[in-house]
Amino acid sequence: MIEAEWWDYESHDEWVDAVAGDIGFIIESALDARKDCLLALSGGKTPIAAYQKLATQKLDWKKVTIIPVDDRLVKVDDPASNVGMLAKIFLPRGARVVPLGADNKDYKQAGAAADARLQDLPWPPDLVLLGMGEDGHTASIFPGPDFESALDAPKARRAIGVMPDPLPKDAPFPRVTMTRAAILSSRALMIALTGAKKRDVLERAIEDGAGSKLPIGRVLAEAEQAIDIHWSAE
Ligand SMILES: O=C(O)[C@H](O)[C@@H](O)[C@H](O)[C@H](O)COP(=O)(O)O
Repeated sequence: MIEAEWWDYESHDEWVDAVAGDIGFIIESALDARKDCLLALSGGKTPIAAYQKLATQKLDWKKVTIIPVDDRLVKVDDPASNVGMLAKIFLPRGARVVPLGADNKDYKQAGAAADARLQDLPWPPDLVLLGMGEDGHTASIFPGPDFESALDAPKARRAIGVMPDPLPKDAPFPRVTMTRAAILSSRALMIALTGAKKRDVLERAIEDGAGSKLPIGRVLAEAEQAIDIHWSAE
């Protein structure tokens, strides 16, 4: 059984405040306990407002390292780049933003390079914040030739390259993603999503548990930590 707690908000503003507030709290607790903090933050459009709000908080940002949970293999200045988005928001605050991917033609090689980069970071992350697509993908774990490898990579493997099949229409790129094992090694796991459709998809995936065919269900089915889901209708 997947143990997940839903936090519902009446407005998008409340959702933004809560998501930013919870991440801020995790950063403060990590800095108190360990003097540094590693966050793995999802890309896509949904969490951007929460990240912008978070960046206004007065924190010891120089001790915070941020990685994307996954990225599209595009140049960092491409609007589709997750690390580009994170860098724009958090670099000015003094945080260290570490890219996962690069504009590499060979996605498997890009995955190996991403893994090597993550092996150099103090592990595990204090937080992995996941998003979800309406098709039930999370991070860049998609149906396709690399689906099972992303889910069942050896525990030590932190990132791999993936070629979604079919390619998602809104961001049709090969990608690199944290593996399920790396996602689930996090001290805390949070999901931030909006909209009725995504809620239905996630509720069904949670109900189906290990039998779910959706990437989000397959990832969460193995989680041992508590999962906080922050949701608002818009
Ligand atoms: O790079 C990515 O594609 C993501 O990190 C991905 O897992 C994202 O969270 C969902 O696709 C939702 O994206 P939206 O928030 O844009 O709907």
